[in-house]
Parts: sequence; C-alpha cells; structure tokens
Amino acid sequence: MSDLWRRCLERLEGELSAEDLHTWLMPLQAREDADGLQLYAPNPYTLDVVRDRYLPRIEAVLTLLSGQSLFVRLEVGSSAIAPVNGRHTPPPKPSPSAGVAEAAALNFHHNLDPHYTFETFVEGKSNQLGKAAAMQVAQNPGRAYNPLLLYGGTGLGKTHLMHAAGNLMREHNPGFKVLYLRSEQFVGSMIEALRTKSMDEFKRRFRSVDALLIDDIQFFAGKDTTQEEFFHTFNALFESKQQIILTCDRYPKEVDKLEPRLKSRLGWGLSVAIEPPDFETRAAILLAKAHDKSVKVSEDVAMLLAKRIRSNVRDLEGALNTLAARANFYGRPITTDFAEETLRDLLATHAQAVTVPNIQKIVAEYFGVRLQDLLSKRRVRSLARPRQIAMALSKELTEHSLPEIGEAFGGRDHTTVLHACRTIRKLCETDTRMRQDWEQLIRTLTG
Ligand SMILES: Nc1ncnc2c1ncn2[C@@H]1O[C@H](COP(=O)(O)OP(=O)(O)OP(=O)(O)O)[C@@H](O)[C@H]1O
Repeated sequence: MSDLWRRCLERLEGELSAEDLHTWLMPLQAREDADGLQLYAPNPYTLDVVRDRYLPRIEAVLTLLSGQSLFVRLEVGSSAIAPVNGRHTPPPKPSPSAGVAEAAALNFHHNLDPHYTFETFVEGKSNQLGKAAAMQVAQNPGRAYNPLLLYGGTGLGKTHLMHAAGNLMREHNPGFKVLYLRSEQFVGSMIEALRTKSMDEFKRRFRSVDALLIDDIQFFAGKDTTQEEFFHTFNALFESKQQIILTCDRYPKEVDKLEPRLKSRLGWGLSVAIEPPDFETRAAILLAKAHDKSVKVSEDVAMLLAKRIRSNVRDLEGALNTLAARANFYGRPITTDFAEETLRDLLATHAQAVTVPNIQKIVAEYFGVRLQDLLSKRRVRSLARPRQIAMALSKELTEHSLPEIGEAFGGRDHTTVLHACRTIRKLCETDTRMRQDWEQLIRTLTG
C-alpha cells in the first residue's frame, strides 16, 4: 500500500466512523506516481460515494501530510490491474452555455481543512488579536485588512486560523473560491509552469481566486523568480480587492533575502503576531482537543501536560495523541500517574531544555550583561531587572521551589525570588517593552 495513503487512512481513522472507513475507504487501492495519487475503487458506486463524500477531505489530508498540492485521481479498477471501465472523476465539466465565472466555480476545488474552524480554535491572550483579525477578514474579504499576515513560531495555530478564515468565507458564500497552499507548493507550481511553458495558465489560476492563502512565506527567501512572480500576483489580487492571507514564522521584515519591495507590500495590510499560549490557554486547548477526540482527560492531567510542555500546541497535541493511543491499547484510564509514566521520556526532554543555569545564561546574553554580574549581589538597575526576569523565568519554566531558585542566584532569600516574580508579572501587564522581552525570552528558551 502506498505509504502516503496508509498515513492518510490513519489520520482519517480518528475522524470517520469505523463503518464508513471500512465500507468506503479501506477497499480503495492506491498508487503514487509522478502526477499525484491514483485511487482505485472496486466499483462505480464506491467511486461515486468516495468522490462525493470524501474526496475534498482526502485531498486536504494528503496536502497536509505531503506538504504539497497532490492531484488525486479516482478510477474504477485496481492498482495491480489496469482500470476496468475507465471511469474517471474529473471535476464536472461545465455545459457549453455556462458562463466563464460559472465554469470556473464548477471547476474550482478548494482544499481547506474543514476541522480548522474558529469554533475549534481556543482563544487566549496570545492569539486573541490574530483570531479577531482573521474573523474580520473572513466576514469582509478584500476590504477589512489586505493582506492579513499572521506571524509567529511553529505550531502556534497560524495555519489553523488561516483555514478558519477560509472556511468562514465559504460558509457565508459557498461559491467563494479560496485557494490554500503552502509556499513550497507555490514554488513547485511555478517551476512546473516554467518547465512546461504554461506561465499564462499559472497566472490565471492564481489570479482567478477570491482569496489566496499562502502558508509559511519565509520559504520564498532567496528565491528571486518566485518572489518576482508572487509580487505580481500580489499586486493583481490586491488591486481587484481579492483577499490575501499569509503566514510567516517571524516578522517578515526580519526575513533575510526577501526583497524590500515585497516586504513593504506585506506591511500594507495588517500584521499580527501569534504568541505562544500561556499556561491557562494551553490547558484549555488540551481539554478542547481531548473533547473533540472523545478522549477522557481530567483537568489534573491537562494541567500536568500544560505545565510541562510549553513549546507549542503541536507538541501538546502530540502528547495527547500518544496518551490516548496508549490508554486505548492498555485499556487504562488516563490518570496523572499514567501520563507521567507514559510520557516520561517526552516530559524529560521538555524539562531538560529549561534549566536554571540555562535561563541565567540566556538572560545574561539577551541583556548584554556578564553572567557573573547577574549572579552577583550588585544592585544597579541594569543588573537588578535582568536578574528579576531570570528569577521569574526560573519559577515559570522549571519545577524548582523559591528557596532553590534563590540559592541558584548567589544564595538569595526565597522572599527576594517571590518579590521578583510579582514585580515582573505586574510589569508584563503594564509595560509593552517588558512583555515583549518576556515573550521573546520564553520563545528562545522553549522554542
Ligand atoms: N488556539 C488553538 N486552539 C486549538 N488548536 C490549536 C490552537 N493553536 C494551535 N492549535 C493546533 O495546533 C496544531 C498546530 O497548529 P498550526 O499547524 O496551525 O500551527 P502553525 O502556527 O501554522 O505552525 P507552522 O508554522 O509550523 O506551520 C494544529 O492541530 C492546531 O489545530
């Protein structure tokens, strides 16, 4: 069986009933080839059901798994034998009388993940602005903010929000043509178009959509021809008020080898940072994901995982999936003991990354002070503030007690550490600069 298809089935296993999976998807045979994935249905009836009910979802999953836009062809037959009656599933052909717009709409195959919606997105301080902006764009495409750019570290929900916006646009207007693709797919399509001398078609394809969603545009860095082409596509869409939504793993101005004129265009709309979620949001996301997957997880377990896994939501979700699979396999409930035991190695890896000496070193580097000064008794402000931040980070990111942290900072009293934690928390609420420093340090330490 094609490995990709096997992984696709595994993913769909969590979403479809066992009966549907066995009746419609398991009987399909798959073959990967240069053009994409060929699926063979045992009979025309299965083919029709798969095409009508499951094909968009299959394509969305395959795109997510393979990282590229895969063309899926459905035929009656088997992967070992040639197709028996050659029934293909091209998108329905428009009648000769259909207008151009109608034809385009009929041929258009959106590839949004239907599970990524605003309803399944848990809001917290870290992503509030991003969510609000994505919703406004979805409610008023091409007019609210264009482009909308969501940026931030990996696994924080940028792709989720982007799909949610696309899904909401289509909910309001089912004919709306939303095209989602990762930036590598854009590059791949362009190279293919250049190779086959079909740039006109490439241009038409990207400019005929109502909303273009491109993920991870940092991959455009250093690819001059792609940037040039994207620049023109951008201008064409922007001028005719078609919506553009982009994501990037950092603020685009900080991406090296991205053309200045492109960077400037990206700043025309709204750029919103998606920050790593705080403890409460991480716990809430876990409980929501567990609920979606019908996995029984107590608040204690959610809090344990949220406390120990701070890197990103994807890692958190991965831990939950592992727990669910093991609990199911052993027929055991997910208690905190079971979670500790099952995820021992994973939790240790996350704990290892953040140690008090590591925090002290990173904070000293960040503020340009010497480590020995940070740990000294000197009370000048230029040292006192970084020291307080390092103490507060140690409390936030490690399991050490206040006295232990005090000890690690040149033998200070635990009340000094407590005071540092309170001061920094207050400052984070009132001082933007402080909050940015805090978040940046958390990113560096847990990323
Ligand atoms: N606030 C949230 N609520 C619910 N799920 C979330 C939230 N944030 C992230 N997730 C989930 O975490 C996983 C990773 O998110 P996503 O793929 O959107 O991250 P990303 O920021 O686009 O990362 P990358 O830059 O690596 O592509 C997804 O399954 C997504 O549903």
